Amino acid sequence: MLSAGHSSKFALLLHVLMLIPLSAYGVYHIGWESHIVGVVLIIAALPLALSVFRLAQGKDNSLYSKTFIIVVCMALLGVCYQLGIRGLIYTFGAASMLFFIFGFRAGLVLSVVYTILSIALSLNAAPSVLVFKFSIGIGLSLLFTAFFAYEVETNQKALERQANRDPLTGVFNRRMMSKALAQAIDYGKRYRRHCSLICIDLDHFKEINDTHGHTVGDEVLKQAANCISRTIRGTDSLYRFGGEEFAVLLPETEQMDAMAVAEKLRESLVDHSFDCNINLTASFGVAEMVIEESADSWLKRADDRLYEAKTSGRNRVV
Ligand SMILES: Nc1nc2c(ncn2[C@@H]2O[C@H](COP(=O)(O)OP(=O)(O)OP(=O)(O)O)[C@@H](O)[C@H]2O)c(=O)[nH]1
Repeated sequence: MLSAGHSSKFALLLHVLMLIPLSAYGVYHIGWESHIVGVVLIIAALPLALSVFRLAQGKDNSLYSKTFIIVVCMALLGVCYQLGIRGLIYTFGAASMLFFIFGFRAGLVLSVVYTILSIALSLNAAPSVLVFKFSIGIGLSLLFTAFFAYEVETNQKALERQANRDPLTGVFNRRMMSKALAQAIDYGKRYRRHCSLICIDLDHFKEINDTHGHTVGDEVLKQAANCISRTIRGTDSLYRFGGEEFAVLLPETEQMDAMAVAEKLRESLVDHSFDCNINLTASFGVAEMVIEESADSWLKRADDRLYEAKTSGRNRVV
Protein backbone atom coordinates (compact mmCIF):
# COMPACT_ATOMS: atom_id res chain seq x y z
CA MET A 1 0.00 0.00 0.00
CA LEU A 2 1.22 3.55 -0.67
CA SER A 3 2.02 5.76 2.32
CA ALA A 4 0.59 9.32 2.43
CA GLY A 5 3.99 10.68 1.30
CA HIS A 6 4.21 8.22 -1.57
CA SER A 7 0.63 8.77 -2.74
CA SER A 8 1.06 12.57 -2.83
CA LYS A 9 4.29 12.16 -4.83
CA PHE A 10 2.41 9.83 -7.16
CA ALA A 11 -0.44 12.39 -7.53
CA LEU A 12 2.15 15.10 -8.28
CA LEU A 13 3.79 12.91 -10.92
CA LEU A 14 0.42 12.19 -12.57
CA HIS A 15 -0.45 15.89 -12.60
CA VAL A 16 2.91 16.81 -14.15
CA LEU A 17 2.54 14.04 -16.75
CA MET A 18 -0.84 15.50 -17.69
CA LEU A 19 0.27 19.13 -17.61
CA ILE A 20 3.26 18.78 -19.99
CA PRO A 21 1.44 17.34 -23.06
CA LEU A 22 -1.67 19.48 -22.39
CA SER A 23 0.22 22.79 -22.38
CA ALA A 24 2.53 21.71 -25.24
CA TYR A 25 -0.52 20.72 -27.30
CA GLY A 26 -2.16 24.07 -26.43
CA VAL A 27 0.89 26.04 -27.58
CA TYR A 28 1.11 23.93 -30.76
CA HIS A 29 -2.55 24.65 -31.57
CA ILE A 30 -2.19 28.38 -30.95
CA GLY A 31 0.89 28.49 -33.23
CA TRP A 32 0.01 26.12 -36.03
CA GLU A 33 -3.58 24.82 -35.83
CA SER A 34 -6.87 26.08 -34.37
CA HIS A 35 -6.52 29.18 -32.16
CA ILE A 36 -9.74 28.39 -30.26
CA VAL A 37 -8.63 24.84 -29.39
CA GLY A 38 -5.24 26.19 -28.25
CA VAL A 39 -6.83 28.80 -25.97
CA VAL A 40 -9.20 26.20 -24.45
CA LEU A 41 -6.27 23.86 -23.79
CA ILE A 42 -4.27 26.61 -22.11
CA ILE A 43 -7.31 27.63 -20.00
CA ALA A 44 -7.64 23.98 -18.88
CA ALA A 45 -3.89 23.79 -18.19
CA LEU A 46 -3.97 26.82 -15.83
CA PRO A 47 -5.87 25.23 -12.90
CA LEU A 48 -3.84 22.07 -13.50
CA ALA A 49 -0.61 24.08 -13.17
CA LEU A 50 -1.94 25.65 -9.94
CA SER A 51 -2.84 22.17 -8.75
CA VAL A 52 0.76 21.01 -9.41
CA PHE A 53 2.03 24.04 -7.49
CA ARG A 54 -0.20 23.28 -4.48
CA LEU A 55 0.73 19.58 -4.53
CA ALA A 56 4.43 20.43 -4.63
CA GLN A 57 3.91 22.59 -1.51
CA GLY A 58 2.05 19.72 0.18
CA LYS A 59 -1.18 21.77 0.27
CA ASP A 60 -4.78 20.91 -0.62
CA ASN A 61 -5.26 21.08 -4.41
CA SER A 62 -8.91 19.97 -4.64
CA LEU A 63 -10.28 23.37 -5.75
CA TYR A 64 -7.89 23.53 -8.73
CA SER A 65 -8.42 19.85 -9.67
CA LYS A 66 -12.18 20.46 -9.66
CA THR A 67 -11.84 23.60 -11.78
CA PHE A 68 -9.56 21.73 -14.20
CA ILE A 69 -11.94 18.83 -14.78
CA ILE A 70 -14.98 21.13 -15.14
CA VAL A 71 -13.17 23.18 -17.81
CA VAL A 72 -12.12 19.96 -19.59
CA CYS A 73 -15.69 18.57 -19.53
CA MET A 74 -17.17 21.83 -20.86
CA ALA A 75 -14.56 21.95 -23.63
CA LEU A 76 -15.23 18.31 -24.54
CA LEU A 77 -18.97 18.99 -24.74
CA GLY A 78 -18.13 21.64 -27.32
CA VAL A 79 -15.94 19.14 -29.20
CA CYS A 80 -18.77 16.56 -29.16
CA TYR A 81 -21.15 19.13 -30.64
CA GLN A 82 -18.67 20.08 -33.37
CA LEU A 83 -17.06 16.73 -34.19
CA GLY A 84 -19.45 14.03 -32.88
CA ILE A 85 -17.66 10.70 -32.37
CA ARG A 86 -14.21 12.36 -32.27
CA GLY A 87 -15.32 14.21 -29.13
CA LEU A 88 -17.19 11.23 -27.70
CA ILE A 89 -13.93 9.22 -27.68
CA TYR A 90 -12.72 11.36 -24.75
CA THR A 91 -15.98 11.22 -22.78
CA PHE A 92 -15.12 8.08 -20.85
CA GLY A 93 -11.74 9.42 -19.67
CA ALA A 94 -13.18 12.72 -18.42
CA ALA A 95 -16.23 11.03 -16.84
CA SER A 96 -13.99 8.60 -14.91
CA MET A 97 -11.88 11.47 -13.58
CA LEU A 98 -15.06 13.05 -12.16
CA PHE A 99 -15.39 10.07 -9.76
CA PHE A 100 -11.91 10.45 -8.38
CA ILE A 101 -11.98 14.23 -8.10
CA PHE A 102 -15.50 14.73 -6.67
CA GLY A 103 -15.84 11.46 -4.70
CA PHE A 104 -18.21 8.59 -5.44
CA ARG A 105 -21.65 10.18 -4.94
CA ALA A 106 -21.09 13.58 -6.59
CA GLY A 107 -18.90 11.86 -9.23
CA LEU A 108 -21.68 9.43 -10.12
CA VAL A 109 -24.26 12.20 -10.62
CA LEU A 110 -21.84 14.44 -12.54
CA SER A 111 -20.50 11.66 -14.78
CA VAL A 112 -24.01 10.44 -15.68
CA VAL A 113 -25.18 13.99 -16.50
CA TYR A 114 -21.97 14.73 -18.43
CA THR A 115 -22.13 11.46 -20.42
CA ILE A 116 -25.80 11.96 -21.36
CA LEU A 117 -25.04 15.55 -22.48
CA SER A 118 -22.03 14.51 -24.56
CA ILE A 119 -24.00 11.71 -26.25
CA ALA A 120 -26.92 14.07 -26.99
CA LEU A 121 -24.58 16.76 -28.38
CA SER A 122 -22.69 14.21 -30.53
CA LEU A 123 -25.91 13.43 -32.40
CA ASN A 124 -25.53 16.88 -33.96
CA ALA A 125 -22.42 15.80 -35.90
CA ALA A 126 -22.54 11.99 -36.14
CA PRO A 127 -24.97 9.31 -37.37
CA SER A 128 -27.21 8.11 -34.53
CA VAL A 129 -26.34 4.39 -35.06
CA LEU A 130 -22.67 5.07 -34.50
CA VAL A 131 -23.39 7.28 -31.46
CA PHE A 132 -25.62 4.53 -30.05
CA LYS A 133 -22.85 1.91 -30.42
CA PHE A 134 -20.32 4.21 -28.75
CA SER A 135 -22.77 4.99 -25.94
CA ILE A 136 -23.08 1.31 -25.01
CA GLY A 137 -19.28 1.05 -24.69
CA ILE A 138 -19.10 4.24 -22.61
CA GLY A 139 -21.99 3.10 -20.38
CA LEU A 140 -20.35 -0.26 -19.63
CA SER A 141 -16.96 1.32 -18.94
CA LEU A 142 -18.57 3.85 -16.60
CA LEU A 143 -20.35 1.07 -14.73
CA PHE A 144 -16.97 -0.58 -14.13
CA THR A 145 -15.40 2.73 -13.03
CA ALA A 146 -18.31 3.42 -10.65
CA PHE A 147 -17.84 0.02 -9.05
CA PHE A 148 -14.07 0.54 -8.78
CA ALA A 149 -14.46 4.09 -7.34
CA TYR A 150 -16.98 2.80 -4.79
CA GLU A 151 -14.58 0.06 -3.65
CA VAL A 152 -11.68 2.52 -3.40
CA GLU A 153 -13.74 5.02 -1.39
CA THR A 154 -15.15 2.37 0.98
CA ASN A 155 -11.69 0.90 1.64
CA GLN A 156 -10.19 4.35 2.12
CA LYS A 157 -12.86 5.24 4.71
CA ALA A 158 -12.26 1.95 6.54
CA LEU A 159 -8.49 2.59 6.60
CA GLU A 160 -8.98 6.15 7.83
CA ARG A 161 -11.25 4.86 10.58
CA GLN A 162 -8.68 2.25 11.60
CA ALA A 163 -5.93 4.86 11.72
CA ASN A 164 -7.88 7.58 13.55
CA ARG A 165 -10.40 5.89 15.80
CA ASP A 166 -10.37 3.65 18.83
CA PRO A 167 -11.87 0.32 17.69
CA LEU A 168 -13.82 -0.30 20.92
CA THR A 169 -15.57 3.03 21.49
CA GLY A 170 -15.35 4.58 18.00
CA VAL A 171 -14.02 7.88 19.40
CA PHE A 172 -10.73 9.43 18.18
CA ASN A 173 -7.52 7.69 19.31
CA ARG A 174 -4.33 8.93 20.94
CA ARG A 175 -2.66 9.62 17.58
CA MET A 176 -5.47 12.03 16.64
CA MET A 177 -5.29 13.62 20.08
CA SER A 178 -1.58 14.46 19.67
CA LYS A 179 -2.35 15.92 16.25
CA ALA A 180 -5.30 17.97 17.57
CA LEU A 181 -3.30 19.34 20.53
CA ALA A 182 -0.45 20.42 18.23
CA GLN A 183 -2.94 22.07 15.83
CA ALA A 184 -4.73 23.84 18.72
CA ILE A 185 -1.40 25.24 19.92
CA ASP A 186 -0.47 26.49 16.43
CA TYR A 187 -3.89 28.07 16.04
CA GLY A 188 -3.77 29.59 19.53
CA LYS A 189 -0.31 31.09 18.90
CA ARG A 190 -1.33 32.61 15.60
CA TYR A 191 -4.80 33.93 16.51
CA ARG A 192 -4.44 34.28 20.30
CA ARG A 193 -7.50 32.09 20.96
CA HIS A 194 -8.46 30.12 24.06
CA CYS A 195 -8.63 26.33 24.12
CA SER A 196 -9.04 23.92 27.03
CA LEU A 197 -8.39 20.27 27.67
CA ILE A 198 -10.23 17.95 30.05
CA CYS A 199 -8.57 14.65 31.03
CA ILE A 200 -11.01 12.05 32.31
CA ASP A 201 -10.24 8.80 34.14
CA LEU A 202 -13.00 6.37 35.15
CA ASP A 203 -12.81 5.54 38.86
CA HIS A 204 -12.09 2.03 40.14
CA PHE A 205 -12.50 0.57 36.71
CA LYS A 206 -10.42 -2.47 37.63
CA GLU A 207 -13.15 -3.43 40.13
CA ILE A 208 -15.75 -3.41 37.35
CA ASN A 209 -13.62 -5.78 35.27
CA ASP A 210 -12.86 -7.98 38.27
CA THR A 211 -16.49 -8.16 39.44
CA HIS A 212 -18.41 -8.31 36.15
CA GLY A 213 -15.80 -9.46 33.62
CA HIS A 214 -14.07 -7.75 30.70
CA THR A 215 -17.09 -7.95 28.36
CA VAL A 216 -19.16 -5.85 30.74
CA GLY A 217 -16.09 -3.61 31.27
CA ASP A 218 -15.91 -3.05 27.50
CA GLU A 219 -19.64 -2.26 27.36
CA VAL A 220 -19.25 0.27 30.19
CA LEU A 221 -16.37 1.94 28.32
CA LYS A 222 -18.55 2.23 25.18
CA GLN A 223 -21.49 3.63 27.15
CA ALA A 224 -19.23 6.09 29.01
CA ALA A 225 -17.81 7.31 25.67
CA ASN A 226 -21.36 7.68 24.32
CA CYS A 227 -22.50 9.56 27.38
CA ILE A 228 -19.54 11.98 27.11
CA SER A 229 -20.07 12.44 23.34
CA ARG A 230 -23.72 13.29 23.87
CA THR A 231 -22.93 15.83 26.60
CA ILE A 232 -20.20 17.83 24.82
CA ARG A 233 -20.76 20.27 21.94
CA GLY A 234 -20.35 19.31 18.28
CA THR A 235 -17.31 21.59 18.10
CA ASP A 236 -15.58 19.76 20.98
CA SER A 237 -13.84 16.44 20.35
CA LEU A 238 -13.47 13.29 22.41
CA TYR A 239 -10.39 11.03 22.47
CA ARG A 240 -9.62 7.75 24.22
CA PHE A 241 -5.96 7.95 25.09
CA GLY A 242 -5.57 5.07 27.52
CA GLY A 243 -7.47 2.04 28.84
CA GLU A 244 -10.10 3.95 30.86
CA GLU A 245 -8.76 7.42 30.14
CA PHE A 246 -10.46 9.93 27.87
CA ALA A 247 -9.79 13.53 26.92
CA VAL A 248 -12.04 16.29 25.60
CA LEU A 249 -10.62 19.18 23.63
CA LEU A 250 -12.71 22.35 23.83
CA PRO A 251 -11.82 25.04 21.27
CA GLU A 252 -12.62 28.68 22.11
CA THR A 253 -13.14 27.76 25.76
CA GLU A 254 -11.56 29.36 28.84
CA GLN A 255 -10.61 27.53 32.04
CA MET A 256 -13.78 28.44 34.01
CA ASP A 257 -16.10 27.37 31.19
CA ALA A 258 -14.16 24.13 30.71
CA MET A 259 -14.50 23.45 34.47
CA ALA A 260 -18.28 23.86 34.09
CA VAL A 261 -18.29 21.40 31.16
CA ALA A 262 -16.25 18.92 33.21
CA GLU A 263 -18.72 19.24 36.08
CA LYS A 264 -21.60 18.60 33.66
CA LEU A 265 -19.77 15.51 32.35
CA ARG A 266 -19.15 14.27 35.88
CA GLU A 267 -22.86 14.59 36.70
CA SER A 268 -24.02 12.96 33.47
CA LEU A 269 -21.77 9.92 34.12
CA VAL A 270 -23.12 9.65 37.69
CA ASP A 271 -26.71 9.90 36.39
CA HIS A 272 -26.22 7.44 33.52
CA SER A 273 -27.68 3.96 34.09
CA PHE A 274 -24.93 1.51 33.11
CA ASP A 275 -25.40 -2.25 32.60
CA CYS A 276 -25.55 -4.48 35.73
CA ASN A 277 -26.58 -1.48 37.86
CA ILE A 278 -22.96 -0.29 37.89
CA ASN A 279 -22.51 3.08 39.54
CA LEU A 280 -19.70 4.67 37.58
CA THR A 281 -17.90 7.83 38.58
CA ALA A 282 -14.96 9.60 36.99
CA SER A 283 -12.25 12.10 37.95
CA PHE A 284 -11.42 15.15 35.87
CA GLY A 285 -8.35 17.35 35.36
CA VAL A 286 -8.87 20.60 33.43
CA ALA A 287 -6.18 22.84 31.92
CA GLU A 288 -6.50 25.80 29.58
CA MET A 289 -3.80 26.05 26.94
CA VAL A 290 -1.03 28.54 27.68
CA ILE A 291 0.39 30.23 24.59
CA GLU A 292 4.01 29.18 23.95
CA GLU A 293 3.76 25.89 25.85
CA SER A 294 4.18 22.52 24.12
CA ALA A 295 1.42 19.93 23.62
CA ASP A 296 3.22 17.64 26.08
CA SER A 297 3.35 20.23 28.83
CA TRP A 298 -0.34 21.14 28.30
CA LEU A 299 -1.34 17.48 28.54
CA LYS A 300 0.88 17.03 31.58
CA ARG A 301 -0.80 19.94 33.39
CA ALA A 302 -4.26 18.45 32.73
CA ASP A 303 -3.00 15.00 33.75
CA ASP A 304 -1.41 16.32 36.96
CA ARG A 305 -4.76 17.87 37.92
CA LEU A 306 -6.48 14.59 37.12
CA TYR A 307 -4.03 12.86 39.44
CA GLU A 308 -4.89 15.46 42.11
CA ALA A 309 -8.59 14.70 41.63
CA LYS A 310 -7.82 10.99 42.09
CA THR A 311 -5.72 11.42 45.19
CA SER A 312 -8.14 13.85 46.81
CA GLY A 313 -11.05 11.40 46.73
CA ARG A 314 -12.10 10.80 43.05
CA ASN A 315 -15.47 11.75 41.42
CA ARG A 316 -14.41 15.38 41.24
CA VAL A 317 -13.10 18.10 38.94
CA VAL A 318 -9.75 19.80 39.61
N1 LIG B 1 -12.73 -4.05 29.86
C1 LIG B 1 -11.68 -3.32 29.57
N2 LIG B 1 -10.84 -2.94 30.56
C2 LIG B 1 -9.78 -2.18 30.26
C3 LIG B 1 -9.53 -1.75 28.96
N3 LIG B 1 -8.40 -1.00 28.98
C4 LIG B 1 -7.97 -0.98 30.27
N4 LIG B 1 -8.81 -1.69 31.04
C5 LIG B 1 -8.72 -1.93 32.48
O1 LIG B 1 -8.86 -0.74 33.23
C6 LIG B 1 -8.29 -0.97 34.50
C7 LIG B 1 -7.58 0.23 34.97
O2 LIG B 1 -7.13 -0.01 36.25
P1 LIG B 1 -6.34 1.02 37.13
O3 LIG B 1 -5.34 1.73 36.28
O4 LIG B 1 -5.86 0.31 38.32
O5 LIG B 1 -7.39 2.11 37.50
P2 LIG B 1 -8.76 2.02 38.28
O6 LIG B 1 -9.11 0.65 38.70
O7 LIG B 1 -9.78 2.71 37.39
O8 LIG B 1 -8.48 2.87 39.54
P3 LIG B 1 -8.36 4.45 39.64
O9 LIG B 1 -8.05 5.00 38.27
O10 LIG B 1 -7.27 4.69 40.59
O11 LIG B 1 -9.68 4.94 40.13
C8 LIG B 1 -7.39 -2.22 34.38
O12 LIG B 1 -7.99 -3.30 35.05
C9 LIG B 1 -7.36 -2.48 32.87
O13 LIG B 1 -7.29 -3.87 32.60
C10 LIG B 1 -10.42 -2.17 27.92
O14 LIG B 1 -10.29 -1.83 26.74
N5 LIG B 1 -11.48 -2.94 28.28
